[in-house]
Formats: sequence, structure tokens, C-alpha cells
Amino acid sequence: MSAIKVDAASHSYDVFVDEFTLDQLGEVCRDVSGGDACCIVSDSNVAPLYLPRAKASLEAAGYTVSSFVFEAGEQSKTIQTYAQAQQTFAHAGLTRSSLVVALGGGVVGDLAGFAAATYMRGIRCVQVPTSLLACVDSSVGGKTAVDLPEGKNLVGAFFQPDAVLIDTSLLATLPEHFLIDGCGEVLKYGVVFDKELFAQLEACAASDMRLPEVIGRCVELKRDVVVADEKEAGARQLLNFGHTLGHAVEKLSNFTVTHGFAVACGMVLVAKASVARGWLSAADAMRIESTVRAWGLLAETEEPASAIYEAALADKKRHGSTMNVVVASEIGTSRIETLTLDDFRAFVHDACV
Ligand SMILES: NC(=O)c1ccc[n+]([C@@H]2O[C@H](COP(=O)([O-])OP(=O)(O)OC[C@H]3O[C@@H](n4cnc5c(N)ncnc54)[C@H](O)[C@@H]3O)[C@@H](O)[C@H]2O)c1
Ligand SMILES: O=C(O)C(=O)C[C@@H](O)[C@H](O)[C@H](O)COP(=O)(O)O
Ligand SMILES: [Zn+2]
Repeated sequence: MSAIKVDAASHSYDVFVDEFTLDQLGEVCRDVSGGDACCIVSDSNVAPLYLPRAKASLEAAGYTVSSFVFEAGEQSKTIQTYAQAQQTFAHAGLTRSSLVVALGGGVVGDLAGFAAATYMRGIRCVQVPTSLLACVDSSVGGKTAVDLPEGKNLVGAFFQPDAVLIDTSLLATLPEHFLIDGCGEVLKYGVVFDKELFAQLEACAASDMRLPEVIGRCVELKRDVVVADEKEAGARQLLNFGHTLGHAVEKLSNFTVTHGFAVACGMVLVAKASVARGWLSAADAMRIESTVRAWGLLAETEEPASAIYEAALADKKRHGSTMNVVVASEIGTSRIETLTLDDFRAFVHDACV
């Protein structure tokens, strides 16, 4: 597969899907960044598996390599871990011409990307996603962030990477739970943008997915919307389908519900409330729920509507006293509805009955 070019307003870069292996990371970095020092950011699960290969490749390309490895999991996506990463960069002597390599899932990518975006006001960053979710979504498009106790991704920046190297052979070690979890975002792309993709997914089991093709398609869909609206003033909000309620479910569970499962839950809830308003057919809502269930993305929450509503108020699509909610009009087509907070409360109630 040839490189997918992301011509974002602030910066252009290539997403390589299976064009290079992890052992060619050094060459890819050398091409896009030059520089003489880099820091690999990774987590406690991914580092033992892949950091030595990444480091060897970078050293062979002439880099002096340091690393920052943190405890795996969403609980680490904090200001505290971010500050530790920044201090590691400083101790390792990273300068403005140095490079950060994010080697891991979406937690690593978001945190390392934000650390790169802000260290010395911005140094280069190459994303090497190792989870399905990170391959199809978080490594592309430049949303970087950490969480606050008050809500998901509340501190961050738009900061495009310099390259994204996807080596799908690294997914062989991804635990089954997180393969399914990534499918939550894959289904999102189908519902929001691409009815053929959805139909294809609907007809196969998660385990039968042809990963490189599906990843390539999702990256293209994300590329198109990021290029059209890098800073989420309009169309990019569609990528947030299922997230307003999904992030609330994720946070209320103290992150025991992982991101893709929470998004799947949010998609089913929004579809249900949309049927109540005549915005989506009951048949399409049923297709969404059935596929979510068939893929093992069990989409249920015990949380009451009031708690989900309160938690969802932290969403970035809230503007003062209105909330933009992404809804599907039919599978493959979506739009933004602007609701007053009273309407939004009623919408969440309808979603949860
Ligand atoms: N920036 C964006 O546009 C964007 C998009 C979607 C999601 N996100 C964020 O991404 C995060 C979720 O990402 P995630 O699901 O990748 O979570 P994650 O980074 O926690 O990875 C999931 C788990 O899989 C492990 N893992 C990852 N790759 C592995 C591999 N190849 N082999 C073995 N273990 C591996 C990790 O250590 C972790 O335990 C959330 O914080 C979410 O908010 C961001
Ligand atoms: O890239 C985007 O834009 C997205 O919204 C992709 C989402 O899947 C992702 O979870 C994102 O991090 C959510 O962003 P937020 O702005 O709601 O924090
Ligand atoms: Zn997401």
C-alpha cells in the first residue's frame, strides 16, 4: 500500500501502512526529521516487546536514543506523566532539532504527542501506533492530550506528527480485548462516513477483518476530514460520533470501560435517542446495535441518565449553554445537531430509557 498523504493546513506528512517495518523506523525518522537525538515514549506493556527494535533501528540511523516508559493504561494519561516525560526530554538533552517517537497505543500517542507539541514550544514527533485503535484513529490528525480528573482530553493541542509508521505485524501481540476495543472506532467510521465499509463490517466477524485494508480505509476517511477542518470548527466534529456520551461512560467507570467500548456504547445510545426524535430509522439503529453486539463490543451502562448528562457537560462540543451532538441521519451519513442544555438533558434521558 502506498503512503497516505495528510495535507493538513498546518503541516503535511505521510502515513505509511505496511510500507515499512519497525526495523526501518530509523530511516523514516531520518527522512522526515534529521536531528541527532530522540526520545522513545512507550508504556510498560509495549516497551518490553518493541522498544529494543525501535531503539536499534534509530541508533543504526545515527540517533542518540533515550526513552521514557510509563505504566500502561488510561490512568497514566495525566499531567503528572506528561511532566515526567518533559523532564526526561530535558535530562536527555533534547533540543529543538530533536525528535519524539511515540511507540504504543492511543494513550502513548496522545501523551507523547502533547509532550512533543509543548517541549520547547514544539519539537518533531513520529507516531508508531501499536494498537488497532491507534492505527485507525489516534495516530493520525494531530489531536494530542492528557486527561484531568474533571474529564477526558481536557488539556491538549492540535499538533500534527511528522510521519506515522503503521507496521500491522505489531498487532499480533495486542490482547484480544483491545483488538475488539479498536473495532469501536472502526465501526464509527462506517456509521459516520461510509455505508459500504459498515456493510462490509456488518457481514464479517471482528476476527475476519482484513486489517491492512480496513486500517488504510479508516486512515483515508480520517485524512479527508482532517484536511478539510484541521481544528474541528465544523466537519471534524463528526469524528466525535458516540464520544459525547462515550467519554462520560468512560470517565464514570473510572476507565474500566475502555475507549472503544465506551464509544460503541455512546453510538448505540445516540442512535436510540435519534430514533425517538425521528432523525434515524429504527432499522438503522438496530443495525448499529446488532453489529456492536455481534462484534463483542457489549454496549451497556448501569449509569443513570443524570450522571451521564452531568459528566457529558465537560465535552468540548459544548459552547456555553448549547451542545453540539453528532447524529447519524442514516448509516454512512451524519450531521451535527445543536441542542440547548435542556434539550440535551432530554436527549440523554431518551438515550438511557
Ligand atoms: N488523538 C486522537 O485522535 C484519538 C483518537 C481515538 C482515541 N484516542 C485516545 O486513545 C486512547 C485509547 O487508545 P488505545 O485503545 O490504544 O489504548 P492504550 O494505549 O491504553 O492501549 C491499549 C492496551 O494495549 C496495550 N498494547 C498496545 N499495543 C500493544 C501491542 N502491539 N502488543 C501488546 N500490547 C499492546 C497497551 O499497553 C494497553 O494496555 C484513549 O486515551 C483515547 O482517548 C485519541
Ligand atoms: O480526531 C478527532 O477529531 C476525533 O474526535 C477522534 C476521536 O476518536 C478521539 O477519541 C478524540 O481524541 C476525541 O477528541 P475530543 O476532542 O472529544 O477529546
Ligand atoms: Zn475516539
